[in-house]
Formats: sequence, structure tokens, C-alpha cells
Amino acid sequence: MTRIRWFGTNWKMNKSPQTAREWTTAVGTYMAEMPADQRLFVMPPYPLLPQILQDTKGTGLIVGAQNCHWVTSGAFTGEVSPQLLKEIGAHNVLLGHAERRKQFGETDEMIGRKASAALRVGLGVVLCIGEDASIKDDPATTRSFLEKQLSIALGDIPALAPEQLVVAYEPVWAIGVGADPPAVYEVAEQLRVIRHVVDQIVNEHVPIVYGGSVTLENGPSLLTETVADGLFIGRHALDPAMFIRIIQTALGERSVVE
Ligand SMILES: O=C(CO)COP(=O)(O)O
Repeated sequence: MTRIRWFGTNWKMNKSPQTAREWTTAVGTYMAEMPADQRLFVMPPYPLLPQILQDTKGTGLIVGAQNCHWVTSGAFTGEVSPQLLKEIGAHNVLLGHAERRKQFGETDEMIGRKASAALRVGLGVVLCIGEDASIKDDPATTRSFLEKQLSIALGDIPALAPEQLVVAYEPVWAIGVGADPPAVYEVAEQLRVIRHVVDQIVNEHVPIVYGGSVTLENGPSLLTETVADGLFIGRHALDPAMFIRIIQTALGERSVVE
């Protein structure tokens, strides 16, 4: 069976309609020649979703939201329902990102409700999990922490369609400007643990991607020296040329130095 490789980016609170269009144009050109065993996904801010869905129709780009509520409609000011995302044509939704957990108080239970609701309306889900710096050097604690995040988030999910769920391992200590760059040996073991736990919980094959300070330099080893099925990239994928270079380099189609 061909191994599918996943490359995604979360734009966080970045980009304008204009710079989003420049990005989708450049990535669309790459995707026109892209091998069938690759999946690319992007999570723009909510207001850019309709534009990007329209501009990338037929390219195969998977376009998703960065969050959603677990309820279909109602008095939840500022929230967006999975049903609405589905109706506007979004393909998937990012849930459990470390920034949502830390800055907006999202708990494993809330993320579990969101995952269940999103999957039930037929959206794909990219579920983020990851430990913070305080436990990273304690393998047993990290293991049980990741197991708990997974078992609560996936505790009430329906039967999955193929490729409907992706798990993103994003250790909190490795995310964003000023974070510790991840060493492959540090994340390889956790990725193995996650693979094992996910296989126990879910019948369907669930791709697992690595995210957190992925760069042109560390992308190849993070992809090829671990069990990761792909890479989830933040700030270094805001530039579409760099996003494409990271993909091509990680897949061995280009070298880091050219
Ligand atoms: O949070 C991330 C993707 O969701 C990763 O962000 P960075 O690649 O900027 O560390």
C-alpha cells in the first residue's frame, strides 16, 4: 500500500485576503504536478475560508478552520459551529491546538466534545496533542499525559471515514518563535507511543504528523527518522515558496543546500 504523506499549515492569526491569494496561487501551481500520494492542508482564519475554498476548488488542497464549537447553533457569541463549517464547504477543522488550550482554557473534555461533533457532521479533524516543557524530560509522565489527551479526545468519536482524522503531535515546548528546536530523538519516541495508543483506540488507519518549529533543515529527519506520516508547519509555511521547499526537501526531492 502506498504511504500517504501529509503536509499542513496552520496560519494562526496571520494573512490578509491578498497575501492568502498569493499563497494559494503558488501552492496551487505546485499541487498541479503533485504526486497522488501527498495530501496538503491549510487552516486559515475563519473569514478567509470562503475565498480559499473558492480559489482552490479542484486542486485537492484540504482547507479547514482553526477551531469550532461542539453545538450546532445557539447563543454562543463569537463561536462557530461544525455544521456551519460543513455547510460552507470546509473540509476539516483543527482541534486542541496548544494555543487554544493555553490561552483560551480548552480542556481535554471540551476538545473531545468538539472532535465528536465535527466528525459527526462529516468534517475531518486534525487533533493536536503534546506535552509541555515541565514534563518533557520524564518519559513515563509524558507517556501517560499523551495517552490521557488521546483517550479523552477520541473517547466518543463515531466510525471514521478514510483519512477523516489526523493526529498532530505538537509538543508545547517546540511551538513558535523562541521555542527549543526539536531534536529528532526527542520526538521519535513520543511519536511511537502515539502511534501505539491511536492504533488501540481507532480501527481506521490514522495518519500522525509532527508539528512544532519544523524548518527546511529539520524537516527531512523529522519525517524520515520517525514514524511521522507528515509535517505540520506554522511560521515557516507562511511563505508559500518555503512551504513547498520544506515539502520537497523532506521528501528528498531537493537538498537543503542549493
Ligand atoms: O503550531 C504550529 C502548527 O499548528 C507550529 O508552529 P511553528 O511551526 O511556528 O512552531
